[in-house]
Amino acid sequence: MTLFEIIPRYDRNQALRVKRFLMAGLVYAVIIGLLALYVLQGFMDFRNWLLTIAAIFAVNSIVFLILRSGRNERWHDPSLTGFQMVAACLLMTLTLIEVNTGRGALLLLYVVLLLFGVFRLRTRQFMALGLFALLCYGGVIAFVYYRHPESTDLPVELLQWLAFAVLVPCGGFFAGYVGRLRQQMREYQVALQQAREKAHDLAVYDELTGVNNRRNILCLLEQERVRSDRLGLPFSVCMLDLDEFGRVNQQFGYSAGDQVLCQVAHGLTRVLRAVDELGRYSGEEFLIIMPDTQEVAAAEQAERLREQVENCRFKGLDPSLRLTPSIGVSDYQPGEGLWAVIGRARWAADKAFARGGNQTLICSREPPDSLSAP
Ligand SMILES: Nc1nc2c(ncn2[C@@H]2O[C@H](COP(=O)(O)OP(=O)(O)OP(=O)(O)O)[C@@H](O)[C@H]2O)c(=O)[nH]1
Repeated sequence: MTLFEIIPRYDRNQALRVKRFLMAGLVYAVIIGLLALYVLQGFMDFRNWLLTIAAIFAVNSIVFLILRSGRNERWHDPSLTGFQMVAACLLMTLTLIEVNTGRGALLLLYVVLLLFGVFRLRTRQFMALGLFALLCYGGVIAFVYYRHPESTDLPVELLQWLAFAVLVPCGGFFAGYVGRLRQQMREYQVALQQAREKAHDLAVYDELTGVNNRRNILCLLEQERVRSDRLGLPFSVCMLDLDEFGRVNQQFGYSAGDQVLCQVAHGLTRVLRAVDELGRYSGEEFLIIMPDTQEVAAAEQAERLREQVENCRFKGLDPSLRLTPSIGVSDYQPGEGLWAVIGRARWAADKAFARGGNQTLICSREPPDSLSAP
């Protein structure tokens, strides 16, 4: 990001602040054009017009340099709203002092300034700015009356001041209303973000165990399959089925069964490598993806998983409670479908259970005839 890039590209907040600053710059340009008409009409001195432009340019250059240097981010008001508004108010006051005729029309410039305030300031800040503007305009009247009492229509000036004074509390009311809307929008945004995150978690994670749900583990498996086909890297899957899990529910209750599933899932996560993925495939079946791993290495890793479940002591539950898993391992054969590799792993897990459970079996590359999509 260079200083000469007008709007920063990589920081949305700073970009927004600079855009607002540029919008204010546009309003200044219109005001300078308007004052040029005053000069043409002889209501303002040409030299004073140039001085006004120089002052506007100087103040805004400082604001721009602060915004682009990023110093503003360390300040309490990073948008520099207060500073810009007070500066604008002072610039308008100086301009009004230098205008000989038609000052009343230029009073609208304060109104434009306050309009900006309606969207940016809280009621109290807005009222403070309004009072400051009133004080400035009061100062203008006092100054021009002191300098040219004969050409100053004091009652008219005071009436204009009064009309302006009525506007300030009205603006304060609107500023408060807009402020509340802004606050509401911020709250809605936070709630929406939280709801999005919750929806994402529900779509991706299993609510009970917190590991990937069936849909997501299948999605990750598909990604791994595509990666493997492209790069020619192997990967394996393990199907881990808890032996006779139904008995846990029957003996200790469904809620204890839930806790067991959670603790098993957390135990498995501790043993797995960071690159492996664990998902709850169905009630008491877990599917594990092991990237860059052939089936022999996968079976060794599956044994560690088996030992982890076998040695698991379930916190807060009956100390006699033990569980064992039957694990089927299979590696992906290039070009085959997902269900083929899952089917082989599942077949091996069933076979392991049929042989007494608590063991790991690899399914040979020749799929048994009975395999079908799970
Ligand atoms: N507590 C609890 N139990 C579940 C949940 N999902 C499935 N189960 C139970 O898991 C058991 C699965 O039964 P089966 O598929 O016959 O498996 P099993 O009893 O472990 O028998 P094998 O797998 O053949 O050893 C059933 O009793 C289900 O009620 C769950 O979310 N919480």
